[in-house]
Amino acid sequence: MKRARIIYNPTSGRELFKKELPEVLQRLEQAGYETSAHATKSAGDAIEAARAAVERNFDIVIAAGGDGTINEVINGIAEQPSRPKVGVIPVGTTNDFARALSIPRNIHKAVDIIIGGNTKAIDVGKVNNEYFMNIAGGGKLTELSYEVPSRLKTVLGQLAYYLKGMEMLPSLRPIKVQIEYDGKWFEDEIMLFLVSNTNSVGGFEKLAPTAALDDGLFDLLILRKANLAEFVRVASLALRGAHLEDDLIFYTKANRVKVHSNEKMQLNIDGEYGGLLPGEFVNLYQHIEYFVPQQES
Ligand SMILES: Nc1ncnc2c1ncn2[C@@H]1O[C@H](COP(=O)(O)OP(=O)(O)OP(=O)(O)O)[C@@H](O)[C@H]1O
Repeated sequence: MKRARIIYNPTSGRELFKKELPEVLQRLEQAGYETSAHATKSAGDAIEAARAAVERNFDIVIAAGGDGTINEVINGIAEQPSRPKVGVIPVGTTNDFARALSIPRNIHKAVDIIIGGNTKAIDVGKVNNEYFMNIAGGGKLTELSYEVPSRLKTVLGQLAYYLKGMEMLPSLRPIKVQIEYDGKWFEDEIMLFLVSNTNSVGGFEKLAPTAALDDGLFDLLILRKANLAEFVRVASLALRGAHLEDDLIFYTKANRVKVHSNEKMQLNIDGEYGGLLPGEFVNLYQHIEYFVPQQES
């Protein structure tokens, strides 16, 4: 019999998962998985739990939570030479990654996908010593995702970022960076850069419209130095996915990206604070296999 380990965040989203757990366990058992569950106790616990699940040779690991929980599970698994398949049950406030995989927010429909057994190998991003599934970046504006409280994100969605962004605009200033991407160079004053594996970030559904999850490449998106009016113009273009042609945008694909600056710049990794520059980003080609709906394969 195959073995499955569920790692769930009991505080995620509206805390609905716990109530469904007995039924989820029963359904996985019926589908042929001997299944056990671990409730995370604090930040970072899902990394340890995922690491332990790999050591204990579980065939699959199921992350139930929001993007934060999935990110931690991936950080526990990605560094291992032999990696279990990963199931995702999106019960968080932000579920950008599940959306990118077309996994529905309904708990039992997400379980159906795992039981269905269809998998797809997907790229994993690595920056310095951390892994990410969605996006990493730097610049004042990328701090938005942890400045916007998750309750506000749930209620207001895109608008929450917009309002917070407006509040931050006066404090935005360009930073001179040197970026090496696949042996080529970019040097300029920029407002922000994004290194993206998926196409949707914090309500901007079309930020990196051509990003593919399994091509071994990041989409590198840079916003050059901009004044307030230019900034507002590019932001409104970005909401429609029409920003790539703008002169203030630099957009390319790359497997490796190194970012350096003489000034201080914070990194943001999957929506959380990720230390300071320099950052060395590597795209790990089809590094983890996820359960996805049939049409996604
Ligand atoms: N028992 C716990 N108590 C408090 N925090 C926890 C616990 N377990 C995990 N966490 C932390 O909660 C963070 C957010 O979790 P997750 O992404 O699953 O939920 P969320 O509802 O989408 O939250 P948010 O949108 O605020 O990130 C995780 O990154 C993790 O570090």
